[in-house]
Amino acid sequence: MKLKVCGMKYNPEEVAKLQPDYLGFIFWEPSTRYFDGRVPELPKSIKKVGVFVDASVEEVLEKVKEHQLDAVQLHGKESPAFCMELKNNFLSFRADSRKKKGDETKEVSTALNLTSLEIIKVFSIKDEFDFSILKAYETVCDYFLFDTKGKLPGGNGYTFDWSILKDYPSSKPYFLSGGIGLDSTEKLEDFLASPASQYCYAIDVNSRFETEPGLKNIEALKKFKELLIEDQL
Ligand SMILES: O=C(O)c1ccccc1N[C@@H]1O[C@H](COP(=O)(O)O)[C@@H](O)[C@H]1O
Repeated sequence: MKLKVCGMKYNPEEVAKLQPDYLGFIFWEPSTRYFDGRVPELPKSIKKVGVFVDASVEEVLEKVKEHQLDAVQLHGKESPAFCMELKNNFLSFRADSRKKKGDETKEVSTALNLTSLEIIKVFSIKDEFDFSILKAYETVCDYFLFDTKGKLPGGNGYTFDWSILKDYPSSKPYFLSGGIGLDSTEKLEDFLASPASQYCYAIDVNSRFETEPGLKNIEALKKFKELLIEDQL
């Protein structure tokens, strides 16, 4: 099971030492975890994810280029057409960068490292969820992410009833998110042993592992990761 730690702001380097698979940076200004610094150099094994809420394709690609992001998490009402436009624009932007190889400008040489961009589309769940809306996104994104619907677009800190995923009609791998904390491990164990989790690809954690917004609790994360591995969650 993969692990994504989201909402990096104050201590991403320390979190990176725990070797999660994904580290998320929130590029939605109203968030208390809004990241306005420079994403640090990270080990290649850790994918850098930018989290966006209804940003434009241009804004997203600007951040992808600036921070060499490996993935984008679309946490708003982005349509399938938006996801497709983003993917196509990324591909042509990368092709342009390659054509310009040899050009010594910093901007171009930075862009040359970009190989692919994973698109993670978020869906927020309360008590019910109409799984038929996923169909239109099947071909235009790489992963789905299921979060809990709340006052904010994300980072609400509440879990939803994961058993709803027994009706998951797709085979696209998904991230399980929303309010997961150290106290969720028993529930997680049960969920991951159930058929509903067949396509669960990663566990995504955020606010329940913080001492303040954006400051991750390293000891708690370490414990959680150990439990994930030990229990082969
Ligand atoms: O955390 C935020 O502030 C945030 C703001 C806007 C969009 C997404 C945000 N966080 C994402 O929310 C989920 C669940 O977080 P939590 O475990 O409930 O705190 C996670 O994927 C974060 O990326």
